[in-house]
Amino acid sequence: MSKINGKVVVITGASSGIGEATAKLLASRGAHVVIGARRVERLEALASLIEAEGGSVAYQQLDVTNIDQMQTIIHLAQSRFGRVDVVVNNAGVMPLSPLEALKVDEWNRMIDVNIRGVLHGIAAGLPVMKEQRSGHMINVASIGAYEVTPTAAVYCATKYAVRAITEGLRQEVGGSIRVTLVSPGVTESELAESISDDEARELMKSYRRDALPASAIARAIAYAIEQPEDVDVNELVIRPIAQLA
Ligand SMILES: NC(=O)c1ccc[n+]([C@@H]2O[C@H](COP(=O)([O-])OP(=O)(O)OC[C@H]3O[C@@H](n4cnc5c(N)ncnc54)[C@H](O)[C@@H]3O)[C@@H](O)[C@H]2O)c1
Repeated sequence: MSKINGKVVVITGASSGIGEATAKLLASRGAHVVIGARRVERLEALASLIEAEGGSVAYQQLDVTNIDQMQTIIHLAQSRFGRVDVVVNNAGVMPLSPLEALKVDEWNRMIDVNIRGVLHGIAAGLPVMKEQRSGHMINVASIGAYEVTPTAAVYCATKYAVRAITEGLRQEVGGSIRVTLVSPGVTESELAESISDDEARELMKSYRRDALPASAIARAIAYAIEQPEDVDVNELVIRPIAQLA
């Protein structure tokens, strides 16, 4: 039986893309998935689909920039399923643009969702994991956490930050709590649809020719969760061969 079976997994940004694919995959392997995102009608539809396939799911509207809402979804996982084994801090935004054209509200949104959102997931989930003396914090960064690409300076800065936060967390709690950084290359999702800048849109179109399916990132997340207790998967970088430098 899969080691994922019976685990209680909270997933942020689960209404589309990588989060949705992860929720479906983990539920199909017996996890209790607790899904959060802002678009509640999408969550409802995903929860119905998972239940129709015999999966176990709870959902709640969630804006990761709001620490209270993050705490509420952690409490939902505890009250419905008794514990929190894994938190997948996945929600992210990517309004790409050259720095001089990037708007103040766009960089603020990236900092709020991509950095503060992950910090809120840690702040809400870590005390529960510490009390349980076990848990697994999985933060979704990007290959942009390792290299900066044109029009993506602030997006990459937020992902470098997620990488630093994840590494710091591992130094502080690793050993009792597992900590994994998952860094996808360009992946098929709705993320690119938020790009209004022409230059960034053209660049993204060229990258997307080699895009990974969201299910590939979901499998990487499942791989990290299902490792035996004595195997830590610290960092996973997932990119198609065509995206290798
Ligand atoms: N698609 C890619 O090419 C790619 C590559 C590397 C990393 N990533 C990262 O993967 C993660 C998932 O992105 P995706 O590709 O599935 O894109 P996506 O747009 O399909 O999914 C992002 C999800 O986050 C949600 N979200 C945004 N702001 C939120 C908020 N304030 N509160 C709660 N949820 C919020 C969105 O509604 C959506 O469900 C992101 O962190 C992204 O940066 C994506």
